[in-house]
Amino acid sequence: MVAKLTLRGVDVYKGWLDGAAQADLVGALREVIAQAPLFSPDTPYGKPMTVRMSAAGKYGWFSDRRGYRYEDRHPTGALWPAIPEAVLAIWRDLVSAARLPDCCLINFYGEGARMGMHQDKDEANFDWPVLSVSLGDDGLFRVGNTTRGGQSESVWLSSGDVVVMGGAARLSYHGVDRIRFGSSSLLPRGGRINLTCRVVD
Ligand SMILES: O=C(O)CCC(=O)C(=O)O
Ligand SMILES: [Fe+2]
Repeated sequence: MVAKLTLRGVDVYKGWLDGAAQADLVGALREVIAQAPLFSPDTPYGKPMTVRMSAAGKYGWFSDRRGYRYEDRHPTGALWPAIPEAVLAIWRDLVSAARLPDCCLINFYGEGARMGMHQDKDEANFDWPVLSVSLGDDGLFRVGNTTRGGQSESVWLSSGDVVVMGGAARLSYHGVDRIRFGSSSLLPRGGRINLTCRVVD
């Protein structure tokens, strides 16, 4: 059953994808990862991120000593695979059928991985929301403010939950403090996948 809650302006659709839809999505993502393997980007400060990443679509998000940016090719030089239809369907239902995302970032959180508080602000136009899908182990998602610091609220995101950050919350700081490794049986070796879809151009 889907239950919608709003956390500091961020919409959270708990249970948006049922078990069969989650399994389908994992199957489609396996094909993407086979063509565009996960890698660990370096932060601009030189430390590798604990989250492993890949992407699908026109652009992939990338980071190294030169900074954060979108790239039109995987580090191997290959074009990014197309965004799976099952991902686009979620975007059409919750964001827009008229404008599809340019990038579907794939984040993989293994045991101990986390993502520090940040804004998604490498896109040209912040009028389009950011949509993200959680699969596998639970992740503790934290939402703050449009400036760094201050109060924040957290919610555990479970497999099948979808988050939409739009309107005033489009530029809110957010992050993932920890995952409950092994809490889901969707991925045979555990871990959490998060898909983040964005309009880039
Ligand atoms: O893993 C998540 O739920 C959030 C990911 C995220 O904020 C990002 O990739 O920018
Ligand atoms: Fe983000």
